[in-house]
Amino acid sequence: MKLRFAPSPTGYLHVGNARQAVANFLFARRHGGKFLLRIDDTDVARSKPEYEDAIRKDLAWLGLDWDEEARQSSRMERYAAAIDKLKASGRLYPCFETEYELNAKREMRIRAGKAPIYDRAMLKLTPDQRARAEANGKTPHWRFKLTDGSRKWQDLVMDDCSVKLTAISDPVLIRADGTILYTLASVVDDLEMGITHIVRGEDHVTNTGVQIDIAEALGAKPDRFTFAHLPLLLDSDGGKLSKRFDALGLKSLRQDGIEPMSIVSYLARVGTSDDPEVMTMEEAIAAYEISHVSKSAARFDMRQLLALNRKALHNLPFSVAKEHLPAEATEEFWNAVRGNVDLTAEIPHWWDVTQGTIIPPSQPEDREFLQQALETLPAEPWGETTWQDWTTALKEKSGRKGKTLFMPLRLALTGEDNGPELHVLLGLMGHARTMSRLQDAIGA
Ligand SMILES: Nc1ncnc2c1ncn2[C@@H]1O[C@H](COP(=O)(O)OP(=O)(O)OP(=O)(O)O)[C@@H](O)[C@H]1O
Repeated sequence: MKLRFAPSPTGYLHVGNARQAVANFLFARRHGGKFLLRIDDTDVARSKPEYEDAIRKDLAWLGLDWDEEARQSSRMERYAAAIDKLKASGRLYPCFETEYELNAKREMRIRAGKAPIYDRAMLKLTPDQRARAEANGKTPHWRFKLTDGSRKWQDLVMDDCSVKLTAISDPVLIRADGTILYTLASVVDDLEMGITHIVRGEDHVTNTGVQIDIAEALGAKPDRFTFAHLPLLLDSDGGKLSKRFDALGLKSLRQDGIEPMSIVSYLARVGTSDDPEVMTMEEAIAAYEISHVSKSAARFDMRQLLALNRKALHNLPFSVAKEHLPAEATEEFWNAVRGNVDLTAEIPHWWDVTQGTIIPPSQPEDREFLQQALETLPAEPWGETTWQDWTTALKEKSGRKGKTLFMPLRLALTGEDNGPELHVLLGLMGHARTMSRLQDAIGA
């Protein structure tokens, strides 16, 4: 078994693309198969090395390691051999229409109430006419002659699929400038690289009908590939994601402080019948069932991802969390805050709370209470019972209890109305900082 993730390096990966990468990777690993990364860079004008590097970086960050890597731009001689074969069997035919002529034909068909598909006029070209066109300096583009029928397959997600080839224009496989199209390159690669399962977005369903037809014309058996088309992932408003707008890009999620396993766990489960939960990679592989993927489009839900990320951070051991922490941070600090951050980007705030400075909110109505807090603050040395001793004394002095006792303290000491346990924070803050926080709050 061998699967591939085949992005075009025309932008940064977004969560939609990543969903496919995750599905291919987990499915391959679950069944002991190989996972190939193929850079589909036939679109020379839009492909850029910086995007290619970013794709590798994003996949490596997610932990989706690949066994092999290939790039379409370095396989031109393989495509040339396939082109020769298709020309020899008469399945690839030259077309001399200009873009302008094709548009005019399309409009005429629409006006006549016909489907705007290519009329195959160039199939009727005589050798003489062809020679004349070439003598006039015209270079053809080449179309693949589709078979007259439907292509059917049993999809692992969409179940019974059928593409009516008679309702589609014969696809152009070679442009007039000689560049070849992804439609051909992808089939040649999938065949020659021994791909067994093609898992990709629903946007490729029609393509699949065409590609099965091309694969057969190149000598493949009809059931050579098993397909799975996963519905597209939409943004929270139901809009399309695009590589070009950096919408929900992996790069920005990484910069925001989302843990890679939160994303993998989320993408393994979004749009499936299984509930999202934080998993290790081993757990995600063992639990992956492609048949649980739903047929309808899924929406990306940031709140769900953040909830998973919160759990992932909560479980992150200090040794791994270290890379997100200030150099001087201790395990005690991490243990105190890890249950209270959705994003690693929030960690510096808690570092400032325990080791740096904060701006306390003004609490004029609690000034007297905070003064009492300052007066009852136990002197050093501090120990296990300091928090208990302090709040018991403060309770007696102020007559307050519960929220009215704890909330003004929390606000004065941390600047936030929720967060890690105060008794833990107190130990990390120390006597001098606690005292000056209370003084600042009283003066604020
Ligand atoms: N919103 C999406 N949800 C799920 N899968 C997607 C989404 N958009 C693209 N894909 C899938 O991502 C994989 C990589 O495709 P590709 O690199 O062509 O991405 P793309 O975003 O469609 O690119 P482009 O914007 O350049 O057309 C394909 O399997 C494609 O079907």
